[in-house]
Amino acid sequence: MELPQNWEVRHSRTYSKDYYFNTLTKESRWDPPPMGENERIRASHLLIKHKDSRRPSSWKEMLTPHLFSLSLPQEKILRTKEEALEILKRHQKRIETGETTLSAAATTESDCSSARRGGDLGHFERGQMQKPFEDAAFALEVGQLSEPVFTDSGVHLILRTA
Ligand SMILES: O=C(CCc1ccccc1)N[C@H](Cc1nc2ccccc2[nH]1)C(=O)O
Repeated sequence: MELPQNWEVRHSRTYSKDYYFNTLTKESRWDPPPMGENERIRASHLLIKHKDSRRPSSWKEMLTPHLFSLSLPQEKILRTKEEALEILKRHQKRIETGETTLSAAATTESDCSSARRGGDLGHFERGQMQKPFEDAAFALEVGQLSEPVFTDSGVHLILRTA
């Protein structure tokens, strides 16, 4: 029988019957754990960084100011967390009204390097992304857009795509 990650079958001599044991959580149970269908999902996101972000710089701050104005490319992102949230909420509204798509908005507006892929992060399992991002993404139905999500990287809009 196929079991989720970290689970194995063991034999109880006391009751002379098999049981299931999770080598990671040390949980044991008589009936087999369900094969979660949500163990691996795919999502895209739009990230707006702020001055307290873990890496407060992005491809965007280096290129855009230089291209459309005479200002020098600034190294560090200076906007506040509150300003980042306001910017993200404007994108959220435009995506929710159908004026744009997350992919189109992420391509020009996201401060994550995934912007060049329309914000696509590919498939991932639990344990790979920052926890607030993971919890929000795994709570979404396929095709659903998240509310603003805060991680150490900044403020995200997440679209679950698979
Ligand atoms: O870590 C990356 C790369 C993410 C990525 C994954 C898979 C394909 C392409 C990009 N970019 C960071 C910003 C960032 N922080 C995040 C936190 C959670 C999910 C996506 C994130 N993106 C940054 O650019 O500072």
